[in-house]
Amino acid sequence: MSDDEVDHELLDLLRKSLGWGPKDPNAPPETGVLKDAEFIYNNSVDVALDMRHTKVAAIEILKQMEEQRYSTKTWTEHVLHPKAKDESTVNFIFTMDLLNFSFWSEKSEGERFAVRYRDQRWTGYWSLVAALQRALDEGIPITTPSFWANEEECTDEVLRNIFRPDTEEEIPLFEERARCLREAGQILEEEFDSSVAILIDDAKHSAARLVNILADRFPCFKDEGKFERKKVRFLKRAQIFVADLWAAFDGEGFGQFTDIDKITMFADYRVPQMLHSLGCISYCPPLEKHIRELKPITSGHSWELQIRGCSIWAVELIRREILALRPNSTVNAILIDFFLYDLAKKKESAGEEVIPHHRTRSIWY
Ligand SMILES: Nc1nc2c(c(CN[C@H]3C=C[C@H](O)[C@@H]3O)cn2[C@@H]2O[C@H](COP(=O)(O)O)[C@@H](O)[C@H]2O)c(=O)[nH]1
Repeated sequence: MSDDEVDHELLDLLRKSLGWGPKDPNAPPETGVLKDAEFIYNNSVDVALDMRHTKVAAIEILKQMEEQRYSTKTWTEHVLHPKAKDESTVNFIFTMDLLNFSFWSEKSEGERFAVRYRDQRWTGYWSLVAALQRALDEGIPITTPSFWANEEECTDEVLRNIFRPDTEEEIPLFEERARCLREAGQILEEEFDSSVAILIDDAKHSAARLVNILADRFPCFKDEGKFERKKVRFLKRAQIFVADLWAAFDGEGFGQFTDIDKITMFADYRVPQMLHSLGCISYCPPLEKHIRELKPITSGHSWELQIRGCSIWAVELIRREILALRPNSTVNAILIDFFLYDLAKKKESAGEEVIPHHRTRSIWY
């Protein structure tokens, strides 16, 4: 072997061990969300995490998840979630997670926006799922991307009928929802042959790559902010889209991802409320007062970014605690998050007293 070859080989070895040199184009990328959440946590002064409560919460969550045999299968067991393991469910989930935001209302339970479907009144996230199922029952192709881009067929009037309320209050941010659908329909038509399945195929079974494609190609999924002069990414609806696919398809077919554990908690307004009532996160007195007085927090405000970032980090710490207790556990941030959302809804319907959720009106969550 000549001196020259020895140098190249040595150099390559050194590069690889130091993580230098050309990135393998096929290696799954990173979304950056968890790193940004840690940065926010390390620089938050108005939101704090409590390690003792986080440990206790991890033990309790693990116990309840094991008792309930909580798994991806729980997703399909929800009465309104689609059951078919085919492209119709892919399209349903994409439509749902395009619009999965901002259902909260200041009106009473009886007056807030609600959808009547199968003789029940559905509110919050479930009002969206019910409206989509009702539209499909009525023969409206609301989960078909080419329909959204068709101005003659998908008019505001048709959309208002799809989201027609069982109360006086219309669905929050109706115009923004119509815009999200039409914009996504346009982009899918131009770049993915109007097919969500093609969009998913482009990610080559990488959850992180699919999240990044959504954030890069669809402005309405580009959920980020600026904290301490640094761009921070939350990508909540892009991430919950991947998580819903993974859960609905039980980790196979359209839901098969090699790096699913890179998906973080979804920084919405419901799970932070649950983390607070578990004592995992706490707010400085001015922020707590602001939240308890139901005052709005502007999208992008430092308080909002701290609540979202610290919540993502709190679930990461709960995940690490659970893994320390059960090294072989398949529990990840998605299942912990889904569990906490469902727990929040159980406590809400049981009328349990919890701190109000923060009031930020936006299309991001
Ligand atoms: N972090 C997180 N946020 C979630 C969900 C879900 C529903 N996921 C279903 C799928 C699997 C699970 O088992 C759930 O059954 C909705 N949301 C968000 O909450 C808000 C709606 O709240 P409310 O108005 O009270 O319904 C809104 O921002 C919505 O985007 C979740 O799982 N995690």
